[in-house]
Amino acid sequence: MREESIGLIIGVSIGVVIGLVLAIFAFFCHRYHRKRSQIGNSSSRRAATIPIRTHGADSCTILSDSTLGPESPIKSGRYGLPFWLEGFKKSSNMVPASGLPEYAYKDLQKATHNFTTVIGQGAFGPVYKAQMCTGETVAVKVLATNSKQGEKEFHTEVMLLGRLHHRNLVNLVGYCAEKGQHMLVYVYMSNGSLASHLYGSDVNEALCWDLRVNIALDVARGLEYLHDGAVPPVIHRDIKSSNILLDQSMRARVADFGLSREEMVDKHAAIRGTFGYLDPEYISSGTFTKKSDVYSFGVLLFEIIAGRNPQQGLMEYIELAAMNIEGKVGWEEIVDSHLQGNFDVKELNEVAAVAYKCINRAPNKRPSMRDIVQVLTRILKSRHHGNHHNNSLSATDEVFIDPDQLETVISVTDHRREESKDNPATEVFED
Ligand SMILES: Nc1ncnc2c1ncn2[C@@H]1O[C@H](COP(=O)(O)OP(=O)(O)OP(=O)(O)O)[C@@H](O)[C@H]1O
Repeated sequence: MREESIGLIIGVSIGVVIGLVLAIFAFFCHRYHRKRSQIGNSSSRRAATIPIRTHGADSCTILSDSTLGPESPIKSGRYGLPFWLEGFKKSSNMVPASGLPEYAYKDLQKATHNFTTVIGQGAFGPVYKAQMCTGETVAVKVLATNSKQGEKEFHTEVMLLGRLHHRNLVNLVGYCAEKGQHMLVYVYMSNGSLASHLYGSDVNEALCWDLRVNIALDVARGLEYLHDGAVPPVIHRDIKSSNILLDQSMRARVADFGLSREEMVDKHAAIRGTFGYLDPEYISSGTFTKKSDVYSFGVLLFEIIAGRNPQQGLMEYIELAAMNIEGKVGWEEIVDSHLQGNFDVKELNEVAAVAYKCINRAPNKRPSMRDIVQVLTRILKSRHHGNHHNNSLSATDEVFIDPDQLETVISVTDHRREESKDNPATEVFED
């Protein structure tokens, strides 16, 4: 009997020990699996919250996404690229640093009909119109092969350009570095350069005054972004009417920003840029600053007003007019004859006054691009207010709405609509 109970105790003890070991084993197994699934979850969560950069590599890019224009690729696909570009990216050769797609030479060759679709020729080389098989159109700038720029410098430049995005810049959307060629792929601007519109022979096609002021503001905004929004800031160094391109709705964008200009250096004078637009202070000191861009912008404003090429006596024309108007305002005598007198005199004097400040010999007396944007915005706003009594609007009136403020305007209008529902006497648009 005693032996039996001893055997029972030993059996129970062994059973308890085995049970305990199994329980501990099961516990650790469970913990191990839980940990694994937690790791899995957290990594997929992380992947989901990492911002996808469609263009560029830093906060500047993310900031500027909100400023993308209608022609900018805004939808992102699998690789964070716009869907229409995905078919064209070189399969295994993405550049993580720039976030821009690298195109295969043969794809661009096909899209440009073997480089026969020239749309322009600049100091860097020819520009081609490229029809992608997705139906989209881009502009391909083939950099001159005699450029001293090496692979590393080219990729650095692409990386820097890929960070700059704004609705008033001709944004870079890709590149190609193959077969010893360097190419930059840009958003296509279907209405060509401002220069081609200013100097076209058809008077009926001449840019109207209102459009000229809108273009001036677009350019000012693009430059303001380069000077004050981009990190690090970018000085354009070659603002001129052939570097201002127009999209299908005649909105203007600044082109050719951020390119190293080794090819443009006049080895003897060591002066870069385009004569006629060059800041005299830069010519004498050799130092190019944001205010040198402001000077070139002032020349561009006068070019827009006068429809006269800065390389063909525009400055002399301005100085003569400025002498005549001392003590009184009146820039009418220099206005582009293509306008046939159709312009607002008050606006003309205001825009010319800004332009004259920009071309002041003393850089510190020139306004900043931010100041200029504010003045031009105010001029356009008062255009609208000046045309209407009591600041009220009729439903058929043309209204100037600053695109940056569109959302605010819409929400205010909605709010007023809500109010007018409650109080029928309050109309959103009054005659
Ligand atoms: N993105 C684009 N979309 C449409 N046309 C373009 C585009 N980029 C350039 N072009 C056309 O090609 C022409 C040449 O452009 P590019 O920027 O190479 O030289 P440029 O500005 O005329 O001269 P430079 O190189 O001396 O500044 C432009 O004037 C324009 O007509």
